[in-house]
Order: sequence, then structure tokens, then C-alpha cells
Amino acid sequence: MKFSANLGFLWADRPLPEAIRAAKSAGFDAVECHWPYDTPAQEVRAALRETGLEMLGLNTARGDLAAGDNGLSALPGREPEARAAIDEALTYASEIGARNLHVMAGFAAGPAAQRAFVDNLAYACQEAADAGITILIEPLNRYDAPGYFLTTTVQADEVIRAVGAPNLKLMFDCYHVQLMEGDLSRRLEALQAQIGHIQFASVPDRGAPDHGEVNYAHVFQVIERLGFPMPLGAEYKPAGATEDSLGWLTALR
Ligand SMILES: O=C(O)[C@@H](O)C(=O)CO
Ligand SMILES: [Mg+2]
Repeated sequence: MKFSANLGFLWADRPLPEAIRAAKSAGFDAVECHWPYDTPAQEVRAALRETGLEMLGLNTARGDLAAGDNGLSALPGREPEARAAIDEALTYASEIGARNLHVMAGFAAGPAAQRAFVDNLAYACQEAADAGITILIEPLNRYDAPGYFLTTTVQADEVIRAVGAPNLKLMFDCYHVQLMEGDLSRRLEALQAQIGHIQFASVPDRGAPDHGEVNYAHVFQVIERLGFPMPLGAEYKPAGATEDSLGWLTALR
């Protein structure tokens, strides 16, 4: 199996280009990140070229962090900001050759939020299509992100159908899905056509995948059997130094 290091959590204490090099040295096949915007895109591109790693994806900016924003695209009345964040992210993604963009919904609820999300995603998909970029939406669990608009794969499936764009896919983060819905094996199989990227972490502590209530040896076998072609995103919070958390990866090599 192939694995992508999520540099929002792994080597998060290092500047992004150094984190990319560390992921290469540790044996990862790809990288992904959260919000790379403080690092000039050419520095990221240079590190990717040097290591030969692909940046699989990044997130749209969350908005006004001091005001508690966690994404903008499902916030009625804030469409101009949401679309500016989408434009910014697509420009950055194109500059570093990233294939996926996670468009973050934000804290909202109700029909107006649903309409705003669908409309903003339609805009994102249209703008992304020419660059060959896939737009992802990710349900987040209610404990880490209470009040977030998108919380389940069932809801994400409805949104994907409402937008109806071929380049809109589901980010299936096993950690969030286990906390909200469980039944990982069946859900991966049922949703395989909609899934654009898969992430994982132990549950419930969001650590390395070698402990906790989910048996990842089994989940990885399911994913392999389904023939999912892309590296899986290791998006967990190491308990100490990232290098000391990689026994699971070594064991699989
Ligand atoms: O699971 C997560 O938290 C991330 O994948 C993310 O992009 C948003 O916080
Ligand atoms: Mg995730």
C-alpha cells in the first residue's frame, strides 16, 4: 500500500519544505497538507521536485480564525469570501501541482447553509475543472468540530449528488467516520465511487494507527481489495517526535 504524510500533523513543527524532505526520508510515497499559504508556493514546489513526492491536497483557508471560523463555503451571506478562498487555494494548488482541494464548509446549519454550500461547490468544481483538480468535501466529527456543517458521509453523498459535478468527491477520513457513523468496511465499499481520498488515525485519540478501537490492518486490506489507487493519508497527531510514531509504517514495508 502507498501512504501520504499529512504535514498538518506529521512534522508540523518544521517549515513545510523541510517536512516534505522528512516525509521522503521516512519512506512516504506522497504528502498532503492543511493550510500552506504562509509558505511561498515556489519553495514547496522546489521541495516536491527535489524529493519526487506529489502533494495530494490542501484545504481552503478557514476564514477569520479569531472569530472562530472553520471554513466559509456553507455560510450564507459570505459567498464572496468563500469564493476568494477557493480562488486562492486553486491558484496555490496549480502552482504546486496538487490534485485535490478540500473545500471547507464551516460552522452552519439548515437549508440556507445547504444552498450556499452547493452553490459554492458548483463554483469550485467549475473553476477547478480546467486545471484537472478534484474538489473534496470532508465530514468532520461532532466532538472535534461541534457545529460544523458537514458531519456524515450520508450528508456528503447528498451534497455530491446535488452539485452533480464529476470532479466533486468525498474525503473519507476513517477517524471522523468511525466517530460519527462506524461500519467502516461496508461504508468504504458502498461509497467507493464517490471517494477521492482516504485518511486515517487511531480512534478515539487521533494517534498513530497501531492502537485504538479501529483495526487498521483490516481496514487497509479492505481498501486494497477495493482497488483504491491513491496513497492513504496518515493524518494523525504523533504522541512525540513524528519519527518515533512510524512503527506502523515500518511494519507494513
Ligand atoms: O480531518 C481533518 O481535520 C482534516 O482533514 C481537515 O482537512 C480539516 O480540519
Ligand atoms: Mg481529515
